[in-house]
Amino acid sequence: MKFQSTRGQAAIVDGADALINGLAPDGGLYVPLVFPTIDFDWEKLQDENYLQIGQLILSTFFDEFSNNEITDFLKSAYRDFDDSKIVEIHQLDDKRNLLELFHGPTLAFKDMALSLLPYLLTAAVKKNGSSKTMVILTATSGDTGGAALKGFNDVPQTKIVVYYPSVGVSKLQRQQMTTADGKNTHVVAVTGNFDDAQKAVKNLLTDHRLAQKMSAASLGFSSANSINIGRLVPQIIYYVYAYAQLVKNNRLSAGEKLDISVPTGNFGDILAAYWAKKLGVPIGKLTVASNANHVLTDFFATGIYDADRSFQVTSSPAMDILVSSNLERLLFDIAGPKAVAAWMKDLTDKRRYQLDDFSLSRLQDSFNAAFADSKTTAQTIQETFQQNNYLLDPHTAVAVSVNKDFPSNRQQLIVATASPFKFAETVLKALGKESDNDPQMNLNLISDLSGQRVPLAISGLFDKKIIHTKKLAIKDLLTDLNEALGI
Ligand SMILES: N[C@@H](CCOP(=O)(O)O)C(=O)O
Repeated sequence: MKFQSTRGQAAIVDGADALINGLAPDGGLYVPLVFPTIDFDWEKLQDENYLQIGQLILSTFFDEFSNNEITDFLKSAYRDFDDSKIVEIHQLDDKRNLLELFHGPTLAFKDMALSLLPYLLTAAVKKNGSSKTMVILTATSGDTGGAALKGFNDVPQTKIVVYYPSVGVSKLQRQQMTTADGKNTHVVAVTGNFDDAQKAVKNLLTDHRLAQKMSAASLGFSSANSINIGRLVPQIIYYVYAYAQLVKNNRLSAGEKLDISVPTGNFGDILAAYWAKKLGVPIGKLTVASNANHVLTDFFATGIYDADRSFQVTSSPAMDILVSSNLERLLFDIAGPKAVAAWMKDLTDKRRYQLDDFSLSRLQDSFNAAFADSKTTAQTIQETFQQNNYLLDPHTAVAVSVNKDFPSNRQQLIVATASPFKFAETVLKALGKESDNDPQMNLNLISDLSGQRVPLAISGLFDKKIIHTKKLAIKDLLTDLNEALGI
């Protein structure tokens, strides 16, 4: 399959180059040149496992890899998941279904794609006959960092670089990142927020002089963020799998529409749901659930994207984002590259842009959007525990709360993006319980409350040695990177 840039000013590339580049040279994001469709046979798919559905989706988007290669990638990527089904669907009540995407090695949905991306990327490099070492740049507001460090841990011919905000991430997220012990890891806390870190990554990825220097040293950049097409495509798999499973469990009849609510930060996860719908999955409304950084809620209501506002540190840190990169892929779909390039220029120059009425009405046809602040999020955690005996993490709680704002007769799929163990202190507080100074004790408390064992993936995490202690201003990242790479 061929891929083009959302801004229309970069060469059309094949899948291998799209994976390797991460971001298109014009600053845009790669999207399929011709978007595929699949005539899904739900009678058949309901009996297929996650890997079989993964095979169907990956081979549709990345036809440069053979079926055998894709089978190997999938088997290797998901072999360490805690749950043999890889993802679980939990029925909260007769209408609401939670899609649990947190059974991977770092307990967040990011594992779904970041366990697979290293295989896709290294195979793409090999396909291109390159001997370069790939430097994977990653900005994180908490979850992507840990998952990227785990996925790329000691993967030959890669270096994984993670920038995270020094304030806001949970104790467990910080521990996952600062204890990463792969020889190819470079982790830096930045004195800035996620948006600053993401902007720095995009600037590095499109710095032509730096690219030349890198090339001379046999190095190349890519990214582990959802700006990379290799992050997005694997995220489509779980929406197709979820639909098939809901048919199997008689929650849906084949062809019946399913509404989906997604806790949203960088817009990658909900964009993957939108792409699943474009592919042919019978999806009704998509609900964009935000926290107090509700730039997207305002955007879907008014058509004005206004990032010129104060940044809030909330109880759902992975969603503390004001510039949602993947929205650009959705805008491309409704308005094309010229409009996208102009809107993105406005965003850079004025921190805001405004859609025309037609584009806005197209967005509103497919999407709902609302937000829940930290107080409402805590209430939702408490209510859901009392009424449904289910412990939500704060990100999923945002989506559960927002989902209630849009009553519908359809079955609801609410994406559960992280495990409550990952945000033990926030969850305990929401339940009116005191947390301990020892984070391990808090994991035990969550285990007692939920009746679930502490996931093996994090056992002993708080005994691990802290390796990465660097804290830098954004302006110093380039010098630091040059030093780290020896260029
Ligand atoms: N929510 C993210 C922010 C980065 O998003 P990504 O999906 O583009 O990697 C995080 O937890 O880091």
